[in-house]
Amino acid sequence: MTAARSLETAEEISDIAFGFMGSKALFSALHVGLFSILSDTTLTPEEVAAKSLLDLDRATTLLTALTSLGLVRKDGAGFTNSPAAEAFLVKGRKYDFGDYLRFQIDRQMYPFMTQLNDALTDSLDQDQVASYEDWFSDPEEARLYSRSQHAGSLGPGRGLAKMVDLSTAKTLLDVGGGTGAFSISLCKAYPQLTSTILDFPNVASVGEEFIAEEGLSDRIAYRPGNALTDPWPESADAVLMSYLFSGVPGSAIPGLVRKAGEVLAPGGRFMVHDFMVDENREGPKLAALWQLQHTAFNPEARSITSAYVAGLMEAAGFDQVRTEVMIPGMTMLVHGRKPA
Ligand SMILES: Nc1ncnc2c1ncn2[C@@H]1O[C@H](CSCC[C@H]([NH3+])C(=O)O)[C@@H](O)[C@H]1O
Repeated sequence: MTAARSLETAEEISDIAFGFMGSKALFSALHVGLFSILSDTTLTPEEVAAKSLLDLDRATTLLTALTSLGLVRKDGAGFTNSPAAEAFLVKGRKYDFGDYLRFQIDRQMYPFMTQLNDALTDSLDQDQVASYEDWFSDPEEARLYSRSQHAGSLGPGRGLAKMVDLSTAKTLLDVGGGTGAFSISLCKAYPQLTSTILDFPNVASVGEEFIAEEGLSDRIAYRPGNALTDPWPESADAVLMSYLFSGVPGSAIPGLVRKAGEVLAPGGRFMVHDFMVDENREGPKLAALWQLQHTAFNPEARSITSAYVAGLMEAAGFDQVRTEVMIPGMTMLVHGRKPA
């Protein structure tokens, strides 16, 4: 369990209050390709200006801000990447997550936070996004979000394949399956498995491209629609809900758990993966903040704990209910079995 720190000083409050400036310095640097320009080299502000869209003053100001944050480091008269920036923010590096930060976090999540005050007080304007369905009625938004999410979920999908034994399952129902990253990883790990993904139409059309690229179009199919209102397939040997609970009204979560129990075949596995905070409500910090982030565009979202999800599963008749860490400090997996 996380034990949260209790702050003592004004400086510690300032670190939080002005943290958004640091976030934006990082995103803007990615936007102008700065970490790729500095990759494996040391450049003066003049040289950075010559290789980027920045003029000398703006290059100097941005480099100074990034150096103060530790993203860039001073080397004589020049600037170079910190080891972390070199490994994770340079285009083409194996663990580069710059595009995820640029597109999903800067372009989509950051502006959503500006509507958090209204979301918390239940006073969002009609034209503000208040659900995934609203948001993804715009095909470009659905594409932008889903492509980043896909990249982020392939790894956890491979992890899930090792955490839950699906070797006897023939059919998976992936509710809110997005562009199919989890279905793809699970189908690759379990050759007998086929999957049906329930998600909105504008997400399905992006996912179909990814699934075709993986050569899995004969094993993974969409049923486009709203999982809360449209019909589900009648049966499945396994049901997955990954990041679905954070995207629906909290009041819908118990019904989703019961519905998984209804469609699952006896002996079938139910897996829930999401941002979950500890029972003591002290963290982890990123899980708690991601839940708050979801509230900004889904004001009826609920801050859930793994014990809450496990309790719902047990109440719906599941046994062998287990809780495991999926992405440390951020997400948990709760899974159970419908009794055989
Ligand atoms: N009511 C709903 N019906 C169907 N899909 C939904 C609903 N609410 C949210 N979603 C989808 O839930 C997904 C959350 S993103 C997670 C995608 C995927 N399960 C993964 O873990 O990578 C998005 O693709 C949303 O479109």
